[in-house]
Amino acid sequence: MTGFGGQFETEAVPGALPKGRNSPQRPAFGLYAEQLSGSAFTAPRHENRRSWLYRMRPTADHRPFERYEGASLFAPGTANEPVAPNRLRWDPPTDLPGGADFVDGLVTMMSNRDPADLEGVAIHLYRASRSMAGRVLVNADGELLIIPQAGTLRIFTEMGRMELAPGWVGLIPRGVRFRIEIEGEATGYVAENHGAPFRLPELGPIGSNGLANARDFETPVAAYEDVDGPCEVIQKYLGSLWTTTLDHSPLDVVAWHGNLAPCRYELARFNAIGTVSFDHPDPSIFTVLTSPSDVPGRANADFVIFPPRWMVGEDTFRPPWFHRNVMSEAMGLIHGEYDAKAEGFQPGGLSLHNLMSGHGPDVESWRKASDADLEPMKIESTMAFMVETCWPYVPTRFALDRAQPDYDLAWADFPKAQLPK
Ligand SMILES: O=C(O)Cc1cc(O)ccc1O
Ligand SMILES: [Fe+2]
Repeated sequence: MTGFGGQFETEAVPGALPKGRNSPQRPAFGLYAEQLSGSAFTAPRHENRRSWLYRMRPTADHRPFERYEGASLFAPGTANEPVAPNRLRWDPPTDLPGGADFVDGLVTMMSNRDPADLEGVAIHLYRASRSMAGRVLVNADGELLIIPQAGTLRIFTEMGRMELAPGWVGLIPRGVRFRIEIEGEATGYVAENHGAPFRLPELGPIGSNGLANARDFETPVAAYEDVDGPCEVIQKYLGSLWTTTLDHSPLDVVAWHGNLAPCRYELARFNAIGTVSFDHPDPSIFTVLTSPSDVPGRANADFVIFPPRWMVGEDTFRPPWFHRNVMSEAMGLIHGEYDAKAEGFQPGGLSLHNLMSGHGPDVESWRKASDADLEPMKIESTMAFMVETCWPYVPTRFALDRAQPDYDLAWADFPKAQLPK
C-alpha cells in the first residue's frame, strides 16, 4: 500500500476487519482488538498516529520480562567519560559480532539523551549472519530506521512483511514486533529515534512536490503466522534489553487499520533538488525524513541523503563547504564515494562531527574542487547519508576504541592564504 502516513486498512482473512467501528463487542473469529498508539491520544489531528490491530491473542498475555544477557554491544550505555570535541571516523569495524542474528548483531556506536526523555537518537551498526529463529525484537524506546548496506533483509513485522535491500530504508514504528530473516550475511545501519515519529519535511517554497514524495513509501499488507510454540520476545526498554517467552508467535495480526505502520522507501526515488545558479545549498535540501523537536526548525533528528545528482553551480566551490554546526552530524556511506572525502570514508564506515566541530572537505577534495573546470558534472554511483540532531552524540566505548587514530590529518596541510603585500 502506498503513501506516507496514510490511513490504511488491510485484512489477510476476509471479514477479519470490523466495519464502521474499531472495537466491536465480539470481533470476527474471536480476534482481539488492540490499539497501538504512536502519539498521545490528544495529539493534534495532523500529528496523531495510531493503528488498530486484530490479533489471535492479546499482547497483554505475557509473563514478566527479565534482563536479556545477549547482544552485549547493543545499547550498553555510552562511554563514561567527558566527550572530547574531536571529529571521529570509523572504518567498517572488522570485529562486529560473527554468527549472530540481527538482534545479537546490533552494535551501538553513539547516542544522545535518555530514551525516557522521548527525545534523542542512537546510531547502531548491525552484522547479521543468520535469520532470527523463534524470536522477535521490539523497541519500546523509539522507531527504527533500518539502512541496509549489504545483504537483503526480509522483515516479518506484526503488520506485514517487507523486503529491504541496500538502497532502501525501512521504518518500524515504536512497539511493533518483528523478525528478520536473511540469506548469507547482511550489514548496515540503524537510526533509533526516541523522539517524535519521522515525517516528511515541509517543502516551503519548493512547493507541493519534490524530495521524498509521499506516494513512494510502501507499507505492507496484513500477514500473520499461526504458530503455537515458544517464541522469545526481546524488548529494548528504557535503554536496556529484556526478554520473555510466549507460547505462541506474536506475529499473529490478521487485520489492521490506521496510520501507524512500517514502511519502506527506495532512496533512488528521492527527487534531489540543488542549485541551478551558484553556491552549495545547506544539506537540509536533501532531507528525506525529519523528527521535529519542541523548538521550531531544530530537528530532534533529520535523515538526509547525498544521492547521485548533477552539479552545475557556476563560480562555486561545489562540495560541502567548511563549517561549524550547532547541530551534530553522524554520517554513513551505503556505497560509492562521498564528495567531501577523497579517501578514508568507506562504505559501511561512519563519521561523527559533533556540535561546533570544524569540518568540511579534506585537503585532496578541496584541491580537486578548487581546480576543477566547472562544467556540468554528474556525481554518480554513490549514496551517503547523515543523521543530524540537535543533541550532541556520545560515542560508546566500542566506538571510541575503534575510531581512526589519524582522522584530523584529513584537514592538515592546507596552504595558508596569501594576502596582498
Ligand atoms: O559535513 C558533511 O559532510 C555534511 C554536509 C554536507 C553538505 O553538503 C553541507 C553541510 C554538511 O554538514
Ligand atoms: Fe557537516
